[in-house]
Amino acid sequence: MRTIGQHRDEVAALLAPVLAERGAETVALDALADGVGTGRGYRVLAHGVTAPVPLPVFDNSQMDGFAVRSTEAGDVVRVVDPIPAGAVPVPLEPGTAAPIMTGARIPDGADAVVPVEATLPGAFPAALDLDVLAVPDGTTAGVFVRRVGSDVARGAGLARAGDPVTPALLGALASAGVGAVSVVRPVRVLVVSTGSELADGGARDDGGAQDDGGARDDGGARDDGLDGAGAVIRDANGVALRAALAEVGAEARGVRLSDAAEAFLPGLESAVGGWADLVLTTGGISAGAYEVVRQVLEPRGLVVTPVAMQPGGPQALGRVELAGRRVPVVAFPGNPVSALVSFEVFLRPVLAAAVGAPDRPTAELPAAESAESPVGKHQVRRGRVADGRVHFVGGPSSHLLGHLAAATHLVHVPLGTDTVAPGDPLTVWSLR
Ligand SMILES: Nc1nc2c(c(=O)[nH]1)N[C@H]1C(S)=C(S)[C@@H](COP(=O)(O)OP(=O)(O)OC[C@H]3O[C@@H](n4cnc5c(N)ncnc54)[C@H](O)[C@@H]3O)O[C@H]1N2
Ligand code: MOO
Repeated sequence: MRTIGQHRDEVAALLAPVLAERGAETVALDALADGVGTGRGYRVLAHGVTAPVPLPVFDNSQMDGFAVRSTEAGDVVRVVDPIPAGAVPVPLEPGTAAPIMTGARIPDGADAVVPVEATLPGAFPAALDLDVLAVPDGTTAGVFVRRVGSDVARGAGLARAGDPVTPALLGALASAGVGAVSVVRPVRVLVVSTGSELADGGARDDGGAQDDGGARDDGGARDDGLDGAGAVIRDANGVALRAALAEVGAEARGVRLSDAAEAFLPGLESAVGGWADLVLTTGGISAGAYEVVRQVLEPRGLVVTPVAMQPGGPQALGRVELAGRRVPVVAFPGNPVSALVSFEVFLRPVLAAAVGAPDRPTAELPAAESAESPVGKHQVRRGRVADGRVHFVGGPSSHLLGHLAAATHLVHVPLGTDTVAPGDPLTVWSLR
């Protein structure tokens, strides 16, 4: 059986070509800042950007104070008209000082700023009434002046291709007057929830693709079995994985397909079309009689490759012949915790790296309590960290989605460990 590292490497290798070939699109800074269609704003530049202007664009004052000539340190000079921010000042004549506000352009002739605190009365607007200013001894050229280009020189690289679009970069681009940038197109992922037990997608036996409708909210008595009287369940994986994908800047669509094998391929191919870079399925890959993903996609290129991990043991991947092309498919098990843990372990690291998003913060902390783990598998438990120790949240079973929702960390119990004792060091990944 594969290790998690081997499977993660295979997932990375499977995705590498589509991640590399996504192409670029030009997006306005405002759209990137607002995050419309960009997940949490995680995008990377397709091309480097050089500064069309220097930053700062002109010499300006770092302080509210007086623009002076440093050669006149020790002199008493006449105070002239003030320079507010946004005004182009007249040159500063010898023997004068001009009140100047933070960010205002330094007048030609001036080369230093005396902070208003160094004057009497020590603050504006009262200091506007000064007729003369004693330029302090020791005022040197450049003091409290923010020099043109001292942040970024004209023509210097602001960012390189592949750099993540961060708030600071957007701010720097805006400062330089760059209104739009060329960014790598988000990866497009079709999330396929499979199973005839899924409401609005599988309860019917027609197997057709369904729009991702989500839960109904009529709140009243129902005849669809969703109150527990029947055998259908709601699709947790579709919405959870789409949200997880959005967190790493991927564009996701959801579709639900039943276990009816003859309808699965047409439904899948019509949803894939020319759109999907990656198909991510859940369910239908283990040992049952109606494993539709396995039955339909194995002959077309999917490879079932169990991994020594719990939850998330059943796994499959491959380049699959779909809609006239070979599309990367990653297949996760259907149990909701298995699906989300699989995402965290196998897919998130690859997609996060592709958009410059950070990995989950990792720490090694002592266990607060004991636990058991299958010795031949890497177990991923759910937990919370309190007082610097790891507390397990719920048991190891892969249907405990409410417990995962309540957890703040994934807790790793490595291969070869059958017992965790209080105090044993455990690696945790922070989910929030
Ligand atoms: N005889 C064996 N049975 C099972 C094995 C095994 O090795 N031998 N492995 C078990 C493990 S571990 C897992 S995990 C599951 C994986 O099964 P599948 O990937 O084929 O998934 P399904 O059977 O379709 O579903 C499993 C479970 O998850 C629920 N489910 C599926 N999709 C969704 C969804 N979109 N939202 C919410 N819940 C979903 C489904 O109803 C099942 O309860 O197999 C074990 N069996
Ligand atoms: O591997 Mo399954 O994902 O434990 O429940």
